[in-house]
Amino acid sequence: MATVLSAQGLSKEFRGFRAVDDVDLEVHEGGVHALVGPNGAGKTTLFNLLTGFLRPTEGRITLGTQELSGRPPEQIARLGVARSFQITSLFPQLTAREHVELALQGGTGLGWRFWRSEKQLARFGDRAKELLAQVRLADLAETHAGALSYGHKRALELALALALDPKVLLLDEPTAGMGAEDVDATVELIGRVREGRTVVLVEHNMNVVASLADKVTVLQSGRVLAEGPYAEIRHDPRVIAAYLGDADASD
Ligand SMILES: Nc1ncnc2c1ncn2[C@@H]1O[C@H](COP(=O)(O)OP(=O)(O)OP(=O)(O)O)[C@@H](O)[C@H]1O
Repeated sequence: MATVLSAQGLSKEFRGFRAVDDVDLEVHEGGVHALVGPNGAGKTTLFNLLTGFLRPTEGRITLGTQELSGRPPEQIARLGVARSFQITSLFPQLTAREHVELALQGGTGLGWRFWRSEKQLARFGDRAKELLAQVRLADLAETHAGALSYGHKRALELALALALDPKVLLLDEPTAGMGAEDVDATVELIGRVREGRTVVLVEHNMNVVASLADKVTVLQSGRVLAEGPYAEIRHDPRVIAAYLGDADASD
């Protein structure tokens, strides 16, 4: 299987502390790749390195033949590696449709320009509707983001990331804070939007990992502890030991 996104010898130090320590990663094209590990393992730091929100202390990140390390997040997004937005970046007074239209016209979703006229935005209307339908928000297109439920806000974030039509979609704990019903809906949603693209997700919920991931990388203390299909790594004694005493293991 072809590798689309990769990291070699990737490290990130915070004042001498190695949060990510010499990590090699190969993300296969068209797959769902989960990053898991106990609390403090370095998952979020690795995620932030891959999307340019942090600069590596050492190592390289490549997308196909393109070097990503050292580039700013908006450039990385434009090259095809997009992350789902955080709820905090939604604007309560804008509708779901307006959010998606702005993300479409921004190209990167990061450099949103509010001075564009209604008319200019309207040309993105059809595509915005399609994207909202993909994340099952068609009926809530005209609802203000502030009035959406938590699960619907997360679905809107996903639509904003999809607006960039990324080659690689990165999802940071897509089911965090959700009840069982929303978790099931989110798994179904990710299963659908993964078609034709590659997904990397940080996820604590092992049922979600089991349902979605083709490949799992287990991190511990910033290093890769184990890697492989979920069915294999779940029986790996090193992985079981790493999770012992960690509340997330019982998810
Ligand atoms: N900006 C920072 N400055 C200093 N230390 C940091 C910083 N960011 C993360 N760390 C440390 O790096 C380590 C890895 O953190 P990280 O958030 O990447 O882990 P994680 O696997 O995502 O954990 P969790 O599952 O709890 O979210 C932790 O010990 C954390 O305290």
